Amino acid sequence: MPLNKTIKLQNLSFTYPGAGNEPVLSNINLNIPEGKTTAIVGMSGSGKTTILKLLLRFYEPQKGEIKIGAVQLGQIGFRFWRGACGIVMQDGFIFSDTIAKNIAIGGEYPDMQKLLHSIKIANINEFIENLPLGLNTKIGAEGNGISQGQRQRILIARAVYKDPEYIFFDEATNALDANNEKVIMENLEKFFKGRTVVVVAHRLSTVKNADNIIVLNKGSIVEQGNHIQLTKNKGEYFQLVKNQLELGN
Ligand SMILES: Nc1ncnc2c1ncn2[C@@H]1O[C@H](COP(=O)(O)OP(=O)(O)OP(=O)(O)O)[C@@H](O)[C@H]1O
Repeated sequence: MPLNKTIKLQNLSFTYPGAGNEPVLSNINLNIPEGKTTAIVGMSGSGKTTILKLLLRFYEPQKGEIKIGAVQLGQIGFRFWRGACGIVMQDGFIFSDTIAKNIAIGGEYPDMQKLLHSIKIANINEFIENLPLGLNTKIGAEGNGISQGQRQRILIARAVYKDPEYIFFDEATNALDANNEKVIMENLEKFFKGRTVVVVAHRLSTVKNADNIIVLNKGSIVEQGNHIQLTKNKGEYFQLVKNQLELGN
């Protein structure tokens, strides 16, 4: 891994493969500084998830570059890169296995201390403790049904357990009630410290503490800054969040 961990997107444009597709991202220039939290906001379809998918190398950009420090992302081994990333995407997968194995992916014997820490940060400890089999409860295709919010919290616990350098969250808490979300965001704030984090979210409470907020509109960056600056600007960010501001979120 390069010493300098800042992610740089330079003149990045992207069109999904297939005839007739319009560019989804046009000429994106963006710095995602090492050790900071960067939030991406914008209307539905503006390209937020696509940026994450490019950072995670689901796709290769047709134009422009993604660099980690001075190194092209494409030159870092795929498995090595993914190994350094904690990911919660909207279609994150739950395996047909125990809760413990769903959180501590890969290892034969989960580290109990780390496991308990992860479920606490993801605020799912109470739910798990109330199950007769606790962490050994089977979930997934052949196991117990879980709600969308429980699923999201298990995916968050998985990312925390991994203890990664990079974190990519795409609407990781959108299925949670406001109280649960507040607790998790407060816990995550500590966990995010010193890591390089990108969060995509519509909820103001999720983005307002980010060091930098990127506003996307139809595949272009139209504004960036922190919550206070952007609220003062009364530009696109303000338009996006003003209903939530009035509600006092
Ligand atoms: N696999 C795909 N093939 C073709 N077009 C796609 C594909 N995935 C997304 N798109 C298009 O790319 C554009 C950006 O999608 P993206 O998911 O990045 O938006 P978003 O800002 O994350 O939206 P949302 O807030 O609704 O999740 C949309 O117009 C979408 O229809």
